[in-house]
Amino acid sequence: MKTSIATVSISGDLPEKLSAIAAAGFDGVEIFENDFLAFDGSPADVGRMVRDHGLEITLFQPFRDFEGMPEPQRGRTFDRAERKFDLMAELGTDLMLVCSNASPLSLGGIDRAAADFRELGERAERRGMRVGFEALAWGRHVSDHRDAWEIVRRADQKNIGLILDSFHTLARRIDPDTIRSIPGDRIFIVQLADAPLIEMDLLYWSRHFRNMPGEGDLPVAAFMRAVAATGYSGTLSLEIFNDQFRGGSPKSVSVDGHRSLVYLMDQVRRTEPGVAIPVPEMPDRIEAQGVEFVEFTADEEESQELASVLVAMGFRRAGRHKTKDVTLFRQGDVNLVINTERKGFAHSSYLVHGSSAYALGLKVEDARATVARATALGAEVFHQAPGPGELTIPAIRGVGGGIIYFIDATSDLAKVWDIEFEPVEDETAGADVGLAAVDHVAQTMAYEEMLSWVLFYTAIFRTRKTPMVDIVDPAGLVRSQAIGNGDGSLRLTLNGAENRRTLAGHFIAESFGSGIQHLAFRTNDIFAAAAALRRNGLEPLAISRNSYDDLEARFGLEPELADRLRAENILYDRDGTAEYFQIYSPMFGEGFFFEIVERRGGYSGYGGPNAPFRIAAQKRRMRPKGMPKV
Ligand SMILES: O=C(O)c1ccc(O)c(O)c1
Ligand SMILES: [Mg+2]
Repeated sequence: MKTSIATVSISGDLPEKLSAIAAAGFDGVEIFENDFLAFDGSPADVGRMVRDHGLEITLFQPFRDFEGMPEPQRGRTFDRAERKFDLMAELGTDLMLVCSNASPLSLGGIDRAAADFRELGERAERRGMRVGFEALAWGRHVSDHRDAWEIVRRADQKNIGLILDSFHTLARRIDPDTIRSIPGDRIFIVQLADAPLIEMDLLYWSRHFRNMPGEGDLPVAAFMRAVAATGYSGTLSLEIFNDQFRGGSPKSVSVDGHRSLVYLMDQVRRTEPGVAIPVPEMPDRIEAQGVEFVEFTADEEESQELASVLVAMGFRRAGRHKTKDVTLFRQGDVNLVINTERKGFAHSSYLVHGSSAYALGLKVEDARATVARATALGAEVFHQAPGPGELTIPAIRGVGGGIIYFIDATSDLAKVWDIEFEPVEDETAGADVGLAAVDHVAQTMAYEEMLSWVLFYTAIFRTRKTPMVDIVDPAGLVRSQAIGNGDGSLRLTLNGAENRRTLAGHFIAESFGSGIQHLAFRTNDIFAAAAALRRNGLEPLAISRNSYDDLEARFGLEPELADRLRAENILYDRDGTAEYFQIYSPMFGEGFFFEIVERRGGYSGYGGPNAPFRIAAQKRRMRPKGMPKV
């Protein structure tokens, strides 16, 4: 399998694009004609530059409005094609894409189109060129790969083949299994793209909203399985028209693209037995079984503040690290660690981001296998030399440069708390609040980063993503998407801020990058939790009285329940008969906070409709400079 990406998929000028594409590990590039036209150099220069990057030109495209033209336009299309063959010879590529005719002048008729391709094939053969025909989803007469294939078949020229593009097939909801009957050696190249499901004009959707396989909602894996079943073994080329990618970082978009292809081929290898897929062996997607711990880095003063909030939330000091300034707080199955070391990665994180939840420990079946899969998918392994008596906990880098550690039950890792920590008796502990486990971890990032992290998590872990929802902050929109496993033991929410005036945007700006902005704990009795918080002296975030009137009206709440919610500042959501209760802590530092939730009847959301009430309440408490101390 050779990998390739079209130059249109990323930002920058041609040299920048080529460097990023080569660095991400691709074998080749599709030269999109506009990128070539905008470049001030000869075709031979471009060809040389591509090869100097260790890349090959997999395709030159697009050649438009070719088949089915009446005269005199028909004659001119052949002259045009000959000119492009000259250019391709200089570039050093032999494959050109003809996309189906969108011109109102074109006449249609499958034999007419086949005759045009027969003549083009004869010309291409004389020039040592090959031509592939792609059905654009909005082609005037040809908009389905089955028709494009029939035209190619009838043209009966060995230099004329088919080009498949997952977007055009899947956007029209054409069953990808119809590809299985096409001979693989008649497919000249396969272009891949995904897209979010949005109802809109096909052309506009294609030119602005495509994204990497796995980042959208189209069944690209089923498409690719069908392609693999034909015996096709040529290049897989990403062709992603996306407004955000055009303005984004060429490096990270290229890295995501390469990851998406490796992940896609890994899925195909597992689901299409008998088809040889040359993709590196790696463990299957990892079943994450929940959050084992969250680690904070903080200075002395802020660690005291954080500890007092934790104590008021019912945590007790359970352990002190044997050799480091690290304290373990525990309640139910929740382990929180505060690290105030003056060296090592925790301290570097502190220096860059300030006090923050910089590391996440996930429970998995096999920690080493998890790192192996993540590495095969291009994640960065994290390693810090262990101190005396410390375990080496397998880890990778995650959102905002933070760490994701992996703890499994089959090795010593499960005993990390006993091995690395001395137990302590905590006299200052308040009443237990009944927090049983981490419910979800919310990571805040710039909106442009969201697709990358969705792909990262879903490619490594056996998780699914929910549709993206909009959260309205008075200062702008925050997009939110959740990632979770089958039994709800792992739930991550990704929040993408579009500007810095939103609460999420403020958090990113003030903590110098993306990261964990809030942690939610699960309780089985929200009212008991509220009462215990009160006894411990923790005042929850005060929610506006108007919100309760709205909740009451929206759900037709019993006045008694509404009064209890109001009295305890508990927010409420309902989905069918499933219910959700939420209490928020005050904010800490530059916008970090805790949440306590109760899920009843299998509620699987995150109280999205309540987010504006929460944000408004938090913004009221924000001091003009910085945040209130708790
Ligand atoms: O949007 C287009 O015109 C266009 C051009 C060439 C392609 O390969 C394609 O998939 C779309
Ligand atoms: Mg295409």
